[in-house]
Amino acid sequence: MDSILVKGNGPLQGVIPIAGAKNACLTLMPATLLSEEPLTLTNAPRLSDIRTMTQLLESLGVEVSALQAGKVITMSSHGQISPVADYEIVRKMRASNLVLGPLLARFGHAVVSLPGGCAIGARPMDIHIDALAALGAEIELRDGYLHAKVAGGRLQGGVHEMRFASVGATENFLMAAVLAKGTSVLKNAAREPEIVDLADCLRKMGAQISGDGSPTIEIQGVDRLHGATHPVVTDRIELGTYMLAPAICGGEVECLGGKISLLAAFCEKLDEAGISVTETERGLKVARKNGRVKAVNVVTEPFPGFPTDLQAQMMALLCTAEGTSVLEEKIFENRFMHAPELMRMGAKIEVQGGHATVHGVERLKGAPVMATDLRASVSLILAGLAAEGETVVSRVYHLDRGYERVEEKLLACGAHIERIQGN
Ligand SMILES: CC(=O)N[C@H]1[C@@H](OP(=O)(O)OP(=O)(O)OC[C@H]2O[C@@H](n3ccc(=O)[nH]c3=O)[C@H](O)[C@@H]2O)O[C@H](CO)[C@@H](O)[C@@H]1O
Ligand SMILES: C=C(OP(=O)(O)O)C(=O)O
Repeated sequence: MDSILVKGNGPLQGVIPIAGAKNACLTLMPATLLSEEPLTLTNAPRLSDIRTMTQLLESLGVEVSALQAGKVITMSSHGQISPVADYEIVRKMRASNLVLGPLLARFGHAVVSLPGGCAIGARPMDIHIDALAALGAEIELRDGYLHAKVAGGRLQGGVHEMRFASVGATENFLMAAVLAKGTSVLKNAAREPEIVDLADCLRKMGAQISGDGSPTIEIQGVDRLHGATHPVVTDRIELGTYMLAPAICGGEVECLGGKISLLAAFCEKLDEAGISVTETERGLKVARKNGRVKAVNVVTEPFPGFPTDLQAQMMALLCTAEGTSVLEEKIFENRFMHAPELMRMGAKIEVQGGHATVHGVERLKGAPVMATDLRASVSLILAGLAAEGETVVSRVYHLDRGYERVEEKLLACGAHIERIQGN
């Protein structure tokens, strides 16, 4: 297993290109199941999660080819498609559950393993099930699999209000409703940029959708969708992660492809902490204003609130802030696993339920630490970049799920970082 070695060595200076979003690409890929014609995604990130989704789609019978070292992915579902998503692949990645909506819409039935939980918390699917039931799907859980079918073979338009604005359930509902007969309305829909990106791609494929990005999405079902080419939206979480690098280490970094609108709540918190963020023609320029970062309180919420996927990285920043910060995690019940690892580096953190209180210290000290999940991994790298001495982050396979070429990108800005190949 590989590890990453980081040495704290002062301010960073440079330019970091931001890739296409993992969480968008993982929902755009299953959209290929909705049409016999090919779907091509450009600006795809090169990540192990994308390879897992490729494996899942191939196991269903989709032909997938990657060009430009994986930056362009073409998928074709014209052959025989199996509607069964096997546990062995689904268990590796939560996003596998996004094949349920499109399989059901195109074939009228699907058998998809439940994803189970993961390090950050439970991954239930009741909201997905209720939303698809509103379109006429009958779904029952047997042997760990969701068995879904629709009488007559075609979903019917329906109106549904979700009890929580689930991102995954909104995506499954959208992909199901585009081929349903009649009009569907989803209320209390998720508003994340990845939802808007999916809707944009589906529109290119011939779907009729309006209201995406707002809490009410309306879909007029069509009989068939066609092929399309679509660029994956910028990864706002990778963006926010690299914005935190100069915030923690000092210096100035420009993140190419970044926009404040992707991360407005996060940018407000950076401003409050004393970090300057400027939108340029090609991205976002980030620099630490004079002196130490100030403590700020953070509450994670669905978009447009502060993203849960940036909570761990923000905690790394606040470990060395002046004063006490409170972070409240409202999306996942177990998303503070990085706290004890940061404490190994000298951070002063108390975790109680969904709250973490961080008493800022002047400087962290390098230590061997362990990555427990994707965003926790990168928070430890960020912390290590500003710590005194060496930090070795082990179990970085979590990191490879969501960050491409992390060492290269940080190295280019003057960081001391290297990958130690494991066996
Ligand atoms: C709202 C939110 O921030 N969602 C995040 C979530 O999306 P993802 O789609 O994985 O998760 P959801 O938005 O569906 O779930 C968020 C919350 O709803 C609960 N839930 C979800 C579905 C369901 O059927 N029943 C249920 O109770 C989950 O347990 C969790 O507490 O993880 C992704 C990867 O980290 C992030 O990119 C998303 O921004
Ligand atoms: C936890 C994440 O991904 P997933 O939901 O795919 O596990 C993430 O992107 O931070």
